Amino acid sequence: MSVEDSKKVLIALDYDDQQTALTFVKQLSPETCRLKVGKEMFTYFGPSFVKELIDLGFDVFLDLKFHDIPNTVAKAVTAAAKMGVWMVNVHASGGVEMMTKAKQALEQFGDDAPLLIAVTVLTSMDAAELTRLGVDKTPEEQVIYLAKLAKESGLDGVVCSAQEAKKLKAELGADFKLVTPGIRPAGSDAGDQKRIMTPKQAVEDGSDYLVVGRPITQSADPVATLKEINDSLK
Ligand SMILES: O=C(O)c1cc(=O)[nH]c(=O)n1[C@@H]1O[C@H](COP(=O)(O)O)[C@@H](O)[C@H]1O
Repeated sequence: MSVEDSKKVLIALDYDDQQTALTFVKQLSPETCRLKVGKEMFTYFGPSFVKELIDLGFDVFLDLKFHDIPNTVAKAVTAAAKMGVWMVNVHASGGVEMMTKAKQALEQFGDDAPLLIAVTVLTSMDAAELTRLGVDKTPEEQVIYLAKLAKESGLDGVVCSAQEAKKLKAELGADFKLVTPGIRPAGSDAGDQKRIMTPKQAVEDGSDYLVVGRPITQSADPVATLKEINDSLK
């Protein structure tokens, strides 16, 4: 039986200034959201920034999308687990052996192991971009194909767009977590995201976690925007 998690919003902290990020974070409550640290902030501010967020009581999704040989990725997710993060991700296209080794590396952490999630097809990509890469499938077909490999490899779920959520839940089961960026409240700017959906529709279609960045962080009132999104999910 899957237990539904009421804290669905993962805020993407994509700032180039640590103080601005921390001032924003200190207005938030760990009861109403989780935080995502990605390549920009991790490259600027490193593990000490992640630890500071954890010390403030937040669950942190370390979004570094590891994509390397199995041994290197296994060691990298081990380092993430030692940092105390709640979720970490790898690229599914790194392969079954890489994903399997990464999952095995986390076994030593028992119940404290972070959730291990595989990125399928980036939400900034559409059918034309996949074709340019030589992939002869629609985004939905490719997401489902990679998600099945991730499940076979023992991972806890995938990053996908909410547009694929309904089909993935039906094919892979309720317990396989769906983490969906490309979330855009009605009327907000899509930016570089191509496969987008509103927060409410995403959850209705089966998203377990919504990654939301600019619609919150660049809002005139980020805390109010987060509240609006959370209220829309009740
Ligand atoms: O793994 C991710 O979080 C991710 C995967 C993906 O397919 N698309 C995607 O946008 N992301 C991340 O989700 C966040 C989305 O931010 P916004 O577009 O500002 O809401 C960014 O930090 C991206 O790095």
